[in-house]
Amino acid sequence: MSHRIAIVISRFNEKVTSGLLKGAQAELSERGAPVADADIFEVPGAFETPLVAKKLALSGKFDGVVCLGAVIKGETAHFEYISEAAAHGLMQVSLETGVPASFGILTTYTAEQAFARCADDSHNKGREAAAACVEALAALAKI
Ligand SMILES: Nc1c(NC[C@H](O)[C@H](O)[C@H](O)CO)[nH]c(=O)[nH]c1=O
Ligand SMILES: CC(=O)[C@@H](O)COP(=O)(O)O
Repeated sequence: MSHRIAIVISRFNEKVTSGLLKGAQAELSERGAPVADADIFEVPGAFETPLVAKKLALSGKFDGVVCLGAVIKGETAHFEYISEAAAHGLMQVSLETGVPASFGILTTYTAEQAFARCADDSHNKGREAAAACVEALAALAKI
C-alpha cells in the first residue's frame, strides 16, 4: 500500500541534514513512497519541527511525517533543551494526531558523530526514521 509521506527538515547544520534527507528519500522510494519536492518542508531548527509536523499531520493530506534535524552540543545547555523539546514534541504529535511523526533528529556530542550518521550508508539516521514511519503505518493498519 502506497502512503503519502511528508518530510520536515531543519536547516540548522544543513551539511548534516542534507545527508539525512538523501537517506530518507532513498528509503521511502525503495519502499514505494517517494516524496515530491512539494512535500518537503524546511524549518529553521529542530525546535520548530513539532509545530510543522503537527500541522501536516492534521491536514489530512499525509499518512506520516518524517522529521529530520541535527542538534550538536555546543558550550551551553542549549543542546539538552532543544533535543528534549524536539523529542517530546514529536512524540506528542504522533500521540495526539494518530499520524506517525518519526524522530530523525540527531542529538550528538560532536560533529564527527553527526557526520557518521548522515552518510550514504546503513548508519544513515534519515533512512532509519523513514523506515520507522512506514513500519509504524503498517502496524497501525493491522489494528
Ligand atoms: N543549536 C541547534 C539549533 N538551534 C536552533 C533551534 O532549533 C531553534 O531554531 C531556535 O532556538 C529558535 O527557536 N537547532 C538545531 O536543529 N540544531 C542545533 O544544533
Ligand atoms: C545546540 C546549539 O544550540 C548550538 O548552537 C550550540 O550552541 P551553544 O554553544 O550556545 O551551546
